[in-house]
Amino acid sequence: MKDHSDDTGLFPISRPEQFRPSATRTLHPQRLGWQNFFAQQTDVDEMAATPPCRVVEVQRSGLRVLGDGLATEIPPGPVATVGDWLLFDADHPQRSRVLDRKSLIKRRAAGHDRKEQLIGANIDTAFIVTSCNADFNLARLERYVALAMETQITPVILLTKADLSDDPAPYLADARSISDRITVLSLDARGDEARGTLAPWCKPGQTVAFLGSSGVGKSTLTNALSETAQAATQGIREDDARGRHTTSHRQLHITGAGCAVLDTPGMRELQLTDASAGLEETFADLATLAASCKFNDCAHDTEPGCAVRAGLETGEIDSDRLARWRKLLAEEAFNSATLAQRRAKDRAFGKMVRGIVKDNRK
Ligand SMILES: Nc1nc2c(ncn2[C@@H]2O[C@H](COP(=O)(O)OP(=O)(O)OP(=O)(O)O)[C@@H](O)[C@H]2O)c(=O)[nH]1
Ligand SMILES: [Zn+2]
Repeated sequence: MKDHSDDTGLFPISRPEQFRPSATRTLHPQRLGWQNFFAQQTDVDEMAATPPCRVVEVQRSGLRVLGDGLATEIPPGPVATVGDWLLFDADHPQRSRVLDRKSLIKRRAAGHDRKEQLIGANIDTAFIVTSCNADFNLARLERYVALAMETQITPVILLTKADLSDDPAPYLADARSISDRITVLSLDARGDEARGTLAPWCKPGQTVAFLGSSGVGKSTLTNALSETAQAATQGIREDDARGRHTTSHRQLHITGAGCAVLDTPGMRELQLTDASAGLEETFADLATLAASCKFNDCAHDTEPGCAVRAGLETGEIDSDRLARWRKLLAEEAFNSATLAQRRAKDRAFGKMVRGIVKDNRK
């Protein structure tokens, strides 16, 4: 078998045979993104008995994990997603302990069952990728920013395909209007500069994720970080700016530089749940203004003493931005409420099942 564990490229994780436990390969936890936050949840003895490993892929057959001299698959059991850290229990892999998460990206899944979908865990920086063409959508960017801010992930907006645009400046200005707390950059994802541009966030031990629609250049950037072309990229139809789907599942790549990179498939629908703090931070200017309305349940409609309406009149705030904020607030409130209902239902069902099991044992 060819040895892929060289230092020059992505740590390859696409072939099943590479997931057999291997004693020859050493991959220090630091290179996989191990940080103090995780170390503080365990101790030397526990780590010796159950070494830390990181979920790099979630399959129906189980969790693919990598650790120091460890590359294996854990059968379904632990509730974990890509990026999670586990303490690997060799005797009972399914009982491997999932460590507390530093951050978690989730969304309400498409479809009517309203289940939440875990996208990735323990991410330090989220590169929110869009291109300087028809894919650019302020409302979608704001969603991603709120999602990141909710869980204390540093959002960085990347505008790709600057080389194809006559003038990327208006796109930059628009994206920068979202929040003065976040960095916005434009670049050619295929160029040599991409690596250097992203370097400040891709230091050893860090975990970064690429989020955005299909075809915007996420895999191209993943490759740029890893020097070698591993993630498959495909041409897109430039006429409608839509990408042909190339990334089909989430995967954590370990780059030669010691940074972990999560490449996600384009997400068509991104519904916010449990993200009220993230929304408040993303729209901090509006939230602050709304806090000085006369009534604290002000709907900014016809109430007297409404600071938001006053701001609109003076031109201090932008009416489109206000409309997007209100739409997201309503959506977030609705989704969080239905999710809470669902959780309560699940809990009640679990209780009922446990009751029956107990009765049967009598
Ligand atoms: N000219 C130009 N082409 C780019 C740029 N970024 C990406 N592309 C091209 O756009 C196409 C799609 O890029 P990918 O990296 O596969 O896009 P993706 O976001 O990973 O797409 P999915 O995997 O479908 O989610 C490829 O042909 C890239 O070469 C850029 O900055 N400039
Ligand atoms: Zn008001």
